Amino acid sequence: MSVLQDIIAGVREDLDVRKQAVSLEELHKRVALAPPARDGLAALGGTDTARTELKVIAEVKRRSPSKGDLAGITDPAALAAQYNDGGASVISVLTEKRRFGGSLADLDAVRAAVDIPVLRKDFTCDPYMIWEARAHGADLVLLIVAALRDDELRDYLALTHELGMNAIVETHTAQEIERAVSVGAKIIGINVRNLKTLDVDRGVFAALAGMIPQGQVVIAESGVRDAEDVAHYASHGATAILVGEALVKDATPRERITEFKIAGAQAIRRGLIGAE
Ligand SMILES: O=C(O)c1ccccc1NCC(=O)[C@H](O)[C@H](O)COP(=O)(O)O
Repeated sequence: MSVLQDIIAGVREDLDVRKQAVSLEELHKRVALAPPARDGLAALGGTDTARTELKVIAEVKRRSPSKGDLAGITDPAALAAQYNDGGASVISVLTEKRRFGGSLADLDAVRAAVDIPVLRKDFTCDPYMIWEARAHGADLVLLIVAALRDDELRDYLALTHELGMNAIVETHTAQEIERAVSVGAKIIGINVRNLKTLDVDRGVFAALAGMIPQGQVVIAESGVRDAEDVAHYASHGATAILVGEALVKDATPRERITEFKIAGAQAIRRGLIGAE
C-alpha cells in the first residue's frame, strides 16, 4: 500500500466515526448558518497575470509522516495570527488526525482568529468532507488529483464552488496537471514531495510549472527552507508558495513570512527585468 493509500484508509475510518456523530443533513443545516466563505481565489491574486508579488500560504502543521513531530503548537490561533501579521494571504490548517495530528478544532480556532481565507488541508475522499469543511468555516479545500478519479475530481470541484469555496487542486506529475486543467481547476498546486518516497525535489516545480496555462494560480507546495528556495519557486512562475515546516519550527514566523515575501518579489522583479 502506498503512503497516500495508507493515509486515505485512515481518513476513511475516522470519517465513518464522524458520519455517525453528525449526519450529512445536520451538516447541511450548519452550512446554511455558517458565515459566507472568504474569496480564496482573489486572495491568491485571482486571474491577474501581472505578477508583482509572491503570495504566501502559511500552514499550521503539527506533525508529518516524513518528519514526525515538528513543533509543539500549543495555540494554533496565535500562530495563525502571527502568519497573518507577517503578510500571509491564506492560512492552511492540516486537519488530518492520524499522521498530521490535526483536527477540525484547529480549523475552528484559526478561522475565528484571522480575517483572511483559510484552507482545510486534508485528504478529501468524500463529499461529506467538503460540507464539513464549509460547516467549520473553511474557505478553500484541497483536492489531490492522485487520490481521486476524474468524475470525483469534477464533482468535488463543482460542490466546492456551489458552497462558495475554492479548491486547490494538487498535482505531482505532468499527467496530473493535464487532469487538473481538464476539469477546470483555477488554482493548481504542484507538490514537490513524492508521495511514494516522501522525498522533496524542488526541480519538479521548475520542470512542470510551465504546463499550467496563463491565468491560473500556480502554487509551489513543500520544501521551502529559506529565501533561496522562495526565489527558486518565484523565478519559475509560482503565484504562491505553501509553507509548513519552515514556519512552524521558526521562533519568529511573522518575520520569516515577511522575508519570504521580499525574496519572492525580488525574484519576480529580476525575471521581469531579464525578460525586457
Ligand atoms: O509532509 C509530509 O510528510 C507529507 C507526507 C505525505 C503526504 C503529504 C505530506 N505533507 C502535506 C503537504 O503537502 C505539506 O504539509 C505542505 O506542502 C507543506 O510542506 P513543508 O513546507 O515541506 O512542510
